[in-house]
Amino acid sequence: MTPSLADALKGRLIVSCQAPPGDPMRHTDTLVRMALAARAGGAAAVRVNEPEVVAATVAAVGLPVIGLWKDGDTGVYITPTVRHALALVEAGAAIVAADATARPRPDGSTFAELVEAVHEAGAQVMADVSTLDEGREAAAQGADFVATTLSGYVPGSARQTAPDLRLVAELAAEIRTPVIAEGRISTPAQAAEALAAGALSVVVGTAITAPTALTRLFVDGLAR
Ligand SMILES: CC(=O)N[C@H](C=O)[C@@H](O)[C@H](O)[C@H](O)COP(=O)(O)O
Repeated sequence: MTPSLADALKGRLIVSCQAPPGDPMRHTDTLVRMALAARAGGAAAVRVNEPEVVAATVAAVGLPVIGLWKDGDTGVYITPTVRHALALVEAGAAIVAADATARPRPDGSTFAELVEAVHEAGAQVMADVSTLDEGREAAAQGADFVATTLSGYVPGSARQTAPDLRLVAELAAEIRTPVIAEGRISTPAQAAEALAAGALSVVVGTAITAPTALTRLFVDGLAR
């Protein structure tokens, strides 16, 4: 029997291979190489931004691809509409990651409609949430995975430096949908703590794939 995606991700690392606008690493072949390096290091899956990069990664890497499409940087910007979600499925994403916070979506659709459309197109949905309530709601609306991605990034939720392992533990205790720990996980020990808190798997981005941000940390450290 083919193992389910959840089985394939269980207890394992997902590497987010993204680069912000204007960053020298924001280059499709470069991002694909990051994903290949993640595979070589033992990652179970990669999380990738924009259909073009998703398609190139699917073609070259041979790992399940979690696709998102960031459009803008305020309000709902991670896969904001059904159109964005379906473009990611078309590009080959096995899982579509989408904002599932309690904020209005720019096309007036609901998160439940996005889930339905993605399921009909044959892929699964990772709900990026910022609170326990949003996680409960996303699970009720049919999300296949609930991730803590947006904790600390939504107006009203305080910016934090540490990963929100409390939210991981609360979600894991409350919902049957698998929980993915994501956001500010910077060390192997934190990744292991996230699993111990009840996460199915752990997403790490900046600490692995962001040389510009990592360089800045060291430069700032020297300037103190
Ligand atoms: C808030 C938001 O837009 N998060 C994005 C979601 O895809 C990415 O910018 C993050 O890098 C990703 O979540 C991984 O987190 P970290 O880089 O902290 O390991």
